[in-house]
Amino acid sequence: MLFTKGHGTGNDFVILPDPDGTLDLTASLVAALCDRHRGIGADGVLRVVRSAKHPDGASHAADAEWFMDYWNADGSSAEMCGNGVRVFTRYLVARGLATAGPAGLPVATRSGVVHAVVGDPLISVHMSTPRVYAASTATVGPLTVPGVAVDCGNPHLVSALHDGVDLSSLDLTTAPGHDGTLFPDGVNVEFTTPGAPVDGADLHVHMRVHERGSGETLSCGSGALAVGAVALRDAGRTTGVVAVDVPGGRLTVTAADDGRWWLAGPAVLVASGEVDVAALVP
Ligand SMILES: N[C@@H](CCC[C@H](N)C(=O)O)C(=O)O
Repeated sequence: MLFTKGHGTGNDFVILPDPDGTLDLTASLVAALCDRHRGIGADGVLRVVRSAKHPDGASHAADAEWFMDYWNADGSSAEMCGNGVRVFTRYLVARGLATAGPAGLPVATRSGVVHAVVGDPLISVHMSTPRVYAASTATVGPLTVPGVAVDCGNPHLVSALHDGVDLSSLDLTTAPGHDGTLFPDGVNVEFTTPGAPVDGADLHVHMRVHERGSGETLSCGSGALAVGAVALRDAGRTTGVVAVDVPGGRLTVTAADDGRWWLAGPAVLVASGEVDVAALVP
């Protein structure tokens, strides 16, 4: 099975070319590929399939030729992956499967079509508008931290740490506690602290994330979008630029004057090869 490995600010993916949707991709195969000791190792899998050839993409086939079939490392699938869209787009362009124009390259996902504008090293994605909708809490160790639910196509819980709590002190080796009624399908949990002013941004936030289905990752694009939306709301703003620093680097969230929300960051392809599926431990 051919694969490419790529990442966006350290959120890494195994990319599987499957234009005609013939691959028998199962949850156990995804988990085996993502295994960091016995497989290739990744936070998730991006299957590159024509929208018309995938049941979840077919309704978007007229608007986007390619569907990002995203899977978490545990073999569950998710609606959206902001870093994944950028890495997926980098792959499409690098392999000559699509051409990036100024209007952006449409990519179908389980939560609709997004558009990616390709630069080097950054790729910017016009994301769906994040919806900040309910107060909640996240529990990590002895701490219960107030937070807010944000729908970015996939579910997020953004929790700002109290003054004096060090972001690096959190143990995110297990999933933070959360309200299972508010998040019946699980949730990605972001913890934040404010950052010092940085050039080119109106606001600056540090973030760590525990992702549903993948554990703590070095970055989460949709999580950064959620964090950016909450930061702007808390600052009383409807537009602006938020620099979101994650352990793997910097993402930029922009709420533009025309009402569009953008996520920008690097996207890198690092290796390609062939995996011996029979050698993977299911
Ligand atoms: N890392 C991604 C989000 C991937 C999906 C998430 N784990 C979920 O289950 O919703 C990103 O960059 O957005």
